[in-house]
Amino acid sequence: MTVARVIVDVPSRDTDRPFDYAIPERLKDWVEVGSRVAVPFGPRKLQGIVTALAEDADADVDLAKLKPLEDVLDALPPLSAELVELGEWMSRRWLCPLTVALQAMLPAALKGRSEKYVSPAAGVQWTDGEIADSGGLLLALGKGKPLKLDALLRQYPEQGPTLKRWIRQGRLEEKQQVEDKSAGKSVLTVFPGPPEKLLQAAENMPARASKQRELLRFLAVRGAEPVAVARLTEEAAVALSTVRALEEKGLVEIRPVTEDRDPYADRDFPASSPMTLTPKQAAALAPIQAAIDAREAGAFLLHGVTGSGKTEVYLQAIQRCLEQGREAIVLVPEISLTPQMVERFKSRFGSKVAVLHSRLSNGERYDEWRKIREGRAQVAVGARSAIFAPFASIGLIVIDEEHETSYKQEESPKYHARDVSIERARQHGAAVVLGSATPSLETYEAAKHARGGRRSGLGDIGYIAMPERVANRPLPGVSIVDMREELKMGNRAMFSRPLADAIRDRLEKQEQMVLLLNRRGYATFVMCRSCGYTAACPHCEISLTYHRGSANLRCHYCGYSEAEPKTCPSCESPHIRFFGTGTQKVEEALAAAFPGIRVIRMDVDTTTEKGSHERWLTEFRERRADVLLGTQMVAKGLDFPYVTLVGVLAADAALRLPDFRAAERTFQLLTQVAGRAGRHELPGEVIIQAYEPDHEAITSVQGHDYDGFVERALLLRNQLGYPPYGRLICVTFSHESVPMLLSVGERFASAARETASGMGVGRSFDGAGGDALEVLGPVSSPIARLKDRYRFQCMVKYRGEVDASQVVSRALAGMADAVKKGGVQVSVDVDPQMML
Ligand SMILES: Nc1ncnc2c1ncn2[C@@H]1O[C@H](COP(=O)(O)OP(=O)(O)OP(=O)(O)O)[C@@H](O)[C@H]1O
Ligand SMILES: [Zn+2]
Repeated sequence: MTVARVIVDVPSRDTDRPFDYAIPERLKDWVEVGSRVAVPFGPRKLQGIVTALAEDADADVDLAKLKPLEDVLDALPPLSAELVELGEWMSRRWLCPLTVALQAMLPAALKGRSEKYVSPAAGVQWTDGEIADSGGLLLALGKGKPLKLDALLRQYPEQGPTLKRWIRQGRLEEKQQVEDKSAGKSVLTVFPGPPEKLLQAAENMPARASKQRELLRFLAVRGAEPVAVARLTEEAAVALSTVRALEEKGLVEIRPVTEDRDPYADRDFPASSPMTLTPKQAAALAPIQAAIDAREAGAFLLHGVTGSGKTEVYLQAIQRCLEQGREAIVLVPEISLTPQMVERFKSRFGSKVAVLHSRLSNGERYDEWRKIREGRAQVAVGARSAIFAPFASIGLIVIDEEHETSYKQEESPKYHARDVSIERARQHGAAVVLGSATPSLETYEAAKHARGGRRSGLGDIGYIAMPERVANRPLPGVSIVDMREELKMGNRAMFSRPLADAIRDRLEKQEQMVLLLNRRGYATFVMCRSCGYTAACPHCEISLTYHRGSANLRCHYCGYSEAEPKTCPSCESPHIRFFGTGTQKVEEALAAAFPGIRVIRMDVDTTTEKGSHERWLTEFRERRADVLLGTQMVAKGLDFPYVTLVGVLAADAALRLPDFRAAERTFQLLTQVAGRAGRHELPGEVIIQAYEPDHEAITSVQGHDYDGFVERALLLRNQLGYPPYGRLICVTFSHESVPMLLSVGERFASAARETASGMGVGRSFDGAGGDALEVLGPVSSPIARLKDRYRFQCMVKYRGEVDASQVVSRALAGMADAVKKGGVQVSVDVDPQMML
């Protein structure tokens, strides 16, 4: 085994293949599939991931010509062979370079600079034989201070295997010092020498140094474990100068380290024990537990209405999985990953839980990730990328609110965590539970209509229903208000009379409300009454949104902003007006209409600060506000006992967007937000204001009629050949010049059509079934210009067994040179979720 195949971390298609390197003698015990390595690459030094070892490499490599690996960057490889294989699958599935897929699995901290140290683990006893056999290594380490791993390897090359074994056994501790940009995480730490040495030094301390002697004894009893200076001075009740004095005598070492940061360290999680399940919950749990017991890969849709108690089913399924010594991953939409959600898992499984989400600093994320990698955590709760949690033996993967669009990553690799979960489960023989009150049409169809022969992409999925809330609590009553009628009756206000009455009623009763308007800012567009000028972003084809607080106009796509105009920038008329309502304006209108009302506004603008999202929710839970007003952020997962009213303003705002999922999204959002009302003893009520009150996506919410809505929507999708019946790949080209885009787009479209017909695939989508592929476009993208680049797209639409990815990559490969020379950016989105 002398050759390692390495994927270097350069996200380009030219370097998207493994490069061979010789493994030098000193590193040969350390290189594994999944190891992160440093390699020479031309004049540069790059990071890479080992994807295969010599026996898999080409037999004809000229060993003498190979450059050697420079270093192995971690003692414990950050990826496993299984994850490398998963990366290869992702790169085929979503047409991205392999390195992009692999890098998506690594915590951000590992992408920066890091140095690794080893030291003896606390409390480990070494035998004389081991000390002698270690050829000086243990003596060097015995000084108590962590040593750099690569320095050790250079100094004691023949000790490689032993070193590795001890690290794996946990007898030596690997500490990674990771560059962490988040301030204040680096902690001054005392590294005491071996206890015997400290005790001996204490004996020899002169009498006047009694403080130092006490501290030495304290440290000797405390053990070899490093301790933060601040904590030590407090525990031992000594001054910093005393610790420094020991440092000067070489008895302890003091240096800053990036500490193991536990983001939930200051929180107490009261232990919770399993609840007695309702009969419906028990019936739902049974097949999931049976699948876990069987250790065969399988997926379930857990279709449970809002408040049906899905979380308790997840918790007890996880428990079963842990009892078998296997691990579990729970995915939750980023925004619902609130302390309340975390608490449910931490309370049940305590320190077995690692939490991964984007509001953690890089260092915190890295520490949580390491708990998983080193086997100190068995449950990973996190947002999308937690699907890559480096567990060795997964028994269960739960995806809560599986219909959420945030499970699809919008930048490369454009993967969907749901598909990844099914692939990972296949490799581990694990069960997958997709939970939702409003499952995506794709999942629902795969679950209810899995027919032989037709690939759904998700395979066959078992269907489990929980159609009722726990404790026979009713779903809330939903009424729909036709805003056109309100206008006819002379009500020009933002709140219809029924909604205004209901708000007053709740204020009187001191109950709480959730108000949803899925548009942030104050006014959504700015127009001049005199000349018709509208304010648009100079870099994007997007109108600017007025933000009152900062008195500026902003582009929600690129962040461009300009000062609020007092007169029309085009004709200087003073009749410049702000139209369209955003959450800021609602906040203002509430204050005007209901004096004294306490409102919390929660949207992207009020939650940028770390922890602010949690603070708002705590404040609301403690009933320090009457209304939680916000964008879709307020619609999901929240469980507040005093919320008895949910109001939706402009329910149909997103219905007419040029996206075939617009109705599905609207229905899901409305059903989810309606589900926030009346979840406990107090009954709930929902009032939906709309200009198109007869649209199915709205009327179906009233009847809590998921099945009806979906059956009709599926019929339509089938007619149009859209997912889940047909599938899509969206290829977007962007460039400063439109003619260039048109010609590149045309070229792609015809190349793709030719390739497909060369593969014997027909174009016709008529009739039922059969393989077909058509290329639509090039057409201007729904957002025609973004950040100064025009955008054109081609939509590849196909069904059946067509290998459309092949079609696209071959067509693109044929024109790679032209694209590169012209400076055209190409982005490929397989199974796009966002059509905008
Ligand atoms: N077996 C049970 N006995 C008593 N209460 C329960 C039981 N199971 C769940 N609950 C309670 O019912 C409420 C709703 O449960 P949960 O939040 O899990 O619903 P959900 O199905 O996840 O809803 P949503 O989809 O709206 O998030 C919670 O307050 C939970 O504590
Ligand atoms: Zn812009």
